[in-house]
Amino acid sequence: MSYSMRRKNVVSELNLMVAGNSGLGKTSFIRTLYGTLKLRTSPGGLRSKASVSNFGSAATTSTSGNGDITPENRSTSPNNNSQNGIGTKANGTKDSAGYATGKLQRTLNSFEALFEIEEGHEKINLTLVDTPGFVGSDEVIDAHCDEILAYLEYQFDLTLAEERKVRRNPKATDNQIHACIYFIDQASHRPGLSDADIRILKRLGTRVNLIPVIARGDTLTRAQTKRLKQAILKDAADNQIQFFQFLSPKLAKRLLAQQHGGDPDQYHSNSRRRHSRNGPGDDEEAEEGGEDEESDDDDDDEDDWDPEVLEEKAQLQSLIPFTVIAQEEDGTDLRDEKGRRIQGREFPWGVLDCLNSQHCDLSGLRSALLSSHRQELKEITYGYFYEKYRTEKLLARTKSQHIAYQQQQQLQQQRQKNGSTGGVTPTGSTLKNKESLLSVGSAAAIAGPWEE
Ligand SMILES: Nc1nc2c(ncn2[C@@H]2O[C@H](COP(=O)(O)OP(=O)(O)OP(=O)(O)O)[C@@H](O)[C@H]2O)c(=O)[nH]1
Repeated sequence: MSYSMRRKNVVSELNLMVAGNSGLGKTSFIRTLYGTLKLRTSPGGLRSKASVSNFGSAATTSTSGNGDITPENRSTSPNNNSQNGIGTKANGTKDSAGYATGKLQRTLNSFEALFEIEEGHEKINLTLVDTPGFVGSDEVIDAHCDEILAYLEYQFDLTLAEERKVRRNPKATDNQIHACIYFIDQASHRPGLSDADIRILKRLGTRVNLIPVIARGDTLTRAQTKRLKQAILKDAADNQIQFFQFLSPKLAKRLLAQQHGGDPDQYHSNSRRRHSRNGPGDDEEAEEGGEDEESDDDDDDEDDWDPEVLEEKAQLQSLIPFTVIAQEEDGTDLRDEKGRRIQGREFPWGVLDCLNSQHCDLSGLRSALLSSHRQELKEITYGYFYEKYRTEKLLARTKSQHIAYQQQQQLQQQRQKNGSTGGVTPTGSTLKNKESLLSVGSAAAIAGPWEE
């Protein structure tokens, strides 16, 4: 059960991040999404988060001696003392609503826009993290990617700190980023992922669910879009980049084929394969074991799902990477031919509706993120990405303590050799840690000796 689910919090949290090259429409996407939200609070009454509201005082935030975050000193930003760090106010914007409606500017500092919304009768605290676009030399881009990774890991550290508390805060917020919507440039010289995209996606994909989108869908024809989508998926597969999967791609293909006249029972009998909700890569493992491999202890088998849910998942899977179109900059109220208000873009030849699924995939993506796959994104974030991070961190610490222990031993032997009486005795905890290194292998074994 996820951390967020264990907490008695009726309001669900969803934290999404946008990333990608500069000028592709990330901020415009946030603004378009904002226009579709049903806000629970007036813009003035929007909730705040540590990194935004306490930024001025956050420079004093301290960590414990071992570099961990102490629960009392939480901010959602790892770069508290940097005016350019993630979590700072961008472009002097005062608040989230202002960010989503004010003058569109280049994003120079990352910004967390916070909204209390209602979606399908559910209350959600939504955080949309806008990041500056990748631009510059490989070194600059890699450094920028480092910053984003540090931000993602910092959110995991916040959970780690909370979980170590004897008495946990039932109102602690879930700060983990549940998905990174990654913008791919459709105007690059060669269709598909650029070398920089590949480097960035490989790295970000170790810490967060990746949802790829093709920006500025209005500038592509149908045939161009199709070619581009195929090229992106091929580049991703060739480079072992795992995007979030709504359904195992093979099953999605089968389902869609079946919708077009195949055997209606086919996917039920063939779908006893593990779904990728256990984390990226698991689907591959399942495939290695045979396409129809069964997993008895997996509650989430695809064939347990309602056929309608399967169909929706197959549809979403077939849309990856999603094409998005953002509304026009000034947010002018546009109307379609029937006089209905729409969020769109106006051209000499007509009006384009961002939420019309004939025009782009934004509405499908929106409902997947905010509604149908919200919980799944959160579960994978906690159950896979956070667990992986926690294990890595504990292993690293165990290793460094083991090295320290060995050094102590050597020192002691050296002193004994030299006839010194002041030998160094390994502390109880060091011994304990050495034992734990030997028993590493399961999360429980790793966690044991370190729990405070
Ligand atoms: N035609 C078209 N233009 C778009 C679309 N989305 C955004 N734009 C335009 O692209 C320009 C850049 O948009 P931004 O939203 O600022 O892009 P960004 O990715 O946030 O850029 P950085 O802040 O530099 O990272 C603006 O002029 C937008 O109006 C789109 O879907 N179609």
